[in-house]
Amino acid sequence: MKVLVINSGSSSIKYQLLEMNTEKVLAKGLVERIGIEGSRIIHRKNEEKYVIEKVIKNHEEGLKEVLDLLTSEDYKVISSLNEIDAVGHRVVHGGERFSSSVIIDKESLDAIEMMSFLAPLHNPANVMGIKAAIELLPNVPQIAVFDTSFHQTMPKTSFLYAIPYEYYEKYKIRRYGFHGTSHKYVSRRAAEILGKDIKTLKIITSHIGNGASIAAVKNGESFDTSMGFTPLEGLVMGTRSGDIDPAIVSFLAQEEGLTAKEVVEILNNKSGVYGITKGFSSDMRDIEDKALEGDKVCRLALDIYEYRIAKYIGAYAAAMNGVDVIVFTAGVGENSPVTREEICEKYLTYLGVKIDKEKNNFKGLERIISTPDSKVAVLVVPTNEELMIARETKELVSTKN
Ligand SMILES: Nc1ncnc2c1ncn2[C@@H]1O[C@H](COP(=O)(O)OP(=O)(O)O)[C@@H](O)[C@H]1O
Ligand SMILES: CC(=O)OP(=O)(O)O
Ligand SMILES: [Mg+2]
Repeated sequence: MKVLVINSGSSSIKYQLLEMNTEKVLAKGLVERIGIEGSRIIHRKNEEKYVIEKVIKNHEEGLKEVLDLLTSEDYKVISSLNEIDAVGHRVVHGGERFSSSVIIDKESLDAIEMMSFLAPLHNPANVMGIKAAIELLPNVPQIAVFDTSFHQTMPKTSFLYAIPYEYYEKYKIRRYGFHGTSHKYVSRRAAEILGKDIKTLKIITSHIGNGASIAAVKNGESFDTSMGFTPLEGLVMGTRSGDIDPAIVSFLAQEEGLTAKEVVEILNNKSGVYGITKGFSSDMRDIEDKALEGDKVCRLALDIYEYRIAKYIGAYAAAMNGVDVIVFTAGVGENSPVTREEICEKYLTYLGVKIDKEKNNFKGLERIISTPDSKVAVLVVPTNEELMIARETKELVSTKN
């Protein structure tokens, strides 16, 4: 059974084509820096790696390139898209309606589209991907796997906001949490790597990419997470502010003559490290390079970015009354030794965290980076949302048949 997985992030599209009887990856890749300078596709087939530099303005253009690549003469892995048996889609917001993955039909697609205003950087791209896949592969089951599902185990103490209760009842305003597929995958892998039963562990997973969130995973279940009603809350991100005083929204609306919606758009699209650096870049590679060259504004952006992560790690150690394992993952977590080292060395030594700088000096592999005498095990685990989505897809399609 061949499954194609499409994972649209805010700045990227990741894809994998897998043979699910063996879980062999036939091809995989990444369309990155969508909508900003330097966009490109990195396509891998067997051991071969192709880098295709190309202007990719939006997710729709990116997805079209991916589908062409899979069957094109130069890079091909399959002769026709008809060889694909099912498509698994990452969908960011599932609200309270979707607590687990579904086979997509007209009604569920409408519901996902309706939730676009709650995840404006994601659900529209997810819906576009689903529609494009249905058009190209009309007779193939399409499955939606939600970022929010893993966080459905959070207790009310974690997911309720301290606003009038009726708004929860009336509008389902609550913390949903995102990146759930990733937090689930890396917490399980970390337990496996350490040879421990996840049910006995208190794990803090730090998914830091363009979008970024932290989760407290207690006994294998999500206990709390930094993103909330929408993927705007919590950490400082590429273009998102993360936590701010909500009174800033009405203040800015009044002073700048904007609607509340327009202010929230600024908090989603023009803030984060992009905003702090006056629009220099939303990409942490650019920020880190300049910061290390001595640029003061980029150094400040990196400091604020790391400080917020450290504050959440401290908060979740308190929330779980302890922490056994800290995991770094996603674009920055997997590839930036500097960010990992600065967070651990500047802020976490009080927890007994000790990292081995030599072991930390690498990119993109599974590795324990703490010293043997560190009180908390610190790991880097490259996330694999695509594999999790492919497994869910296989399971749903098999139960249906
Ligand atoms: N070597 C690196 N050093 C620092 N940041 C990196 C590195 N490689 C990738 N990143 C960052 O990872 C982010 C993209 O992460 P990713 O998880 O793919 O994002 P998303 O899924 O949210 O689109 C970008 O900000 C990029 O700068
Ligand atoms: C939810 C979210 O922010 O996802 P991503 O990091 O892929 O943009
Ligand atoms: Mg992502």
